[in-house]
Amino acid sequence: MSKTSLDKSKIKILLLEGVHQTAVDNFKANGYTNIEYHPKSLPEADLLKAVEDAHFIGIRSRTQLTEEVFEAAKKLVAVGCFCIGTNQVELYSALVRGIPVFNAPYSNTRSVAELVLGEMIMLMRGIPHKSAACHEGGWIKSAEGSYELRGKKLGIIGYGNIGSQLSVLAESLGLEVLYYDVVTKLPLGNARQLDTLDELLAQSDIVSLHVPELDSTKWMIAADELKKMKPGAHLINASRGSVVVIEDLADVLKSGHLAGAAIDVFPVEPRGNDDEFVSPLRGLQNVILTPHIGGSTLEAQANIGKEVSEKLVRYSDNGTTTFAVNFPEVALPSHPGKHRLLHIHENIPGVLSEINRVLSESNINISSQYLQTNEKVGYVVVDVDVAYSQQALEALKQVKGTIRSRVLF
Ligand SMILES: NC(=O)C1=CN([C@@H]2O[C@H](COP(=O)(O)OP(=O)(O)OC[C@H]3O[C@@H](n4cnc5c(N)ncnc54)[C@H](O)[C@@H]3O)[C@@H](O)[C@H]2O)C=CC1
Ligand SMILES: O=C(O)CCC(=O)C(=O)O
Repeated sequence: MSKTSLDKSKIKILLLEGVHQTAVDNFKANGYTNIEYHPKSLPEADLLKAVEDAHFIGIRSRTQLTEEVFEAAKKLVAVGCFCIGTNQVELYSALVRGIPVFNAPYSNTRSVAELVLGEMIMLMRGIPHKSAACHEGGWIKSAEGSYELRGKKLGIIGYGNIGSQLSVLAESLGLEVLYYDVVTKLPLGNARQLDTLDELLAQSDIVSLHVPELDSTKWMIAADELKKMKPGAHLINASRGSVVVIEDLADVLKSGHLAGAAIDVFPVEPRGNDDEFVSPLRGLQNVILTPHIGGSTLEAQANIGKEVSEKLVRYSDNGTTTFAVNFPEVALPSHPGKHRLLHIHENIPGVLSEINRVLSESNINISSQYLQTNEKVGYVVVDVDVAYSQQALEALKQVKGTIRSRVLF
């Protein structure tokens, strides 16, 4: 088992929002036993307290890691988002403090695509209100407003990992797939990319959203866009709650312009299972409401737990930052017989030469060196003889522009 300079049992890992047990098991198997585990997100004041002595934080989509949280988390080394979206993290605040943020870009994509597929069938058959009626003792045995998926047009907005998987699954059910993406994407099967969002809205029987939360996707589906959808069409949103103006959606559902919707994500979501869910969509019988569970299958959660904890352990043990979403990516080999210095600095001219100058002036022989930068931060990794690592660390800390540095044994 590799060693870190700080005794592993002293490295505090704060896991929130019921991150899967595979993560806990993996941390422990790698010697990280100091784990504070919470089944849901913490209220802001408790979060600020809990992060004070945390070295690693693991969250899902609910916990907001803001500038204030990073400011309070003085010992923080890295963040793991046990999900795809990283919009809940102020990535820039993390970057300028030299904190890489990792996520799991693939592990729950199939789960989301499958949920959407099921919802399409349910919506096209009017199941939400028929099921609700049966529960009340009613009996709506009618084909009115019920349709097969076969031959209908599915419009996918955002043809990334989830959108493109949904495309393949939908074609196998006989749907014609159209998609709109800001990037030109290779169509899978017979899917067709359209040039504009308006074309997609005007042509689709079902519109499904699969874009990330960005400034450009915030409220991208509002009253105007909803009115451009075909009368009697359905909307599915399992992306982010900020993509659809929910009050406008409620209006077009109440007016009957849209026949139904399935919504998994909301502008405001409860903090945990005990809190009340408040939404203008509550009570609308033609709407499937789900509590942000697109990616919540046991398979996906187990895989995510493993994937993200592995990324955090690798960074802690060996300095590798591959697949970090905000940070220069460096894939590092192991460093047997050497100590490894990690130096994160502002990306200003002259830092690398300064690092080499201070090391050479201290007569420290460099056995390997790695460098990667992004627009704001540089990441240098230097392997040195064991006897010199403390001296080298002290020398590196003096380099102008240093954000943080640490040594791995
Ligand atoms: N409901 C849930 O539980 C889950 C929700 N998600 C959400 O789904 C989102 C999408 O996931 P992936 O497919 O893995 O992401 P991805 O990054 O693979 O794909 C996103 C696609 O959207 C496109 N895009 C970006 N801005 C756009 C715009 N303005 N108009 C049209 N297309 C645009 C991108 O070019 C890209 O092709 C995630 O960012 C996350 O927010 C992800 C997993 C689970
Ligand atoms: O499972 C979660 O908490 C969030 C899933 C999600 O939205 C994501 O992966 O981006």
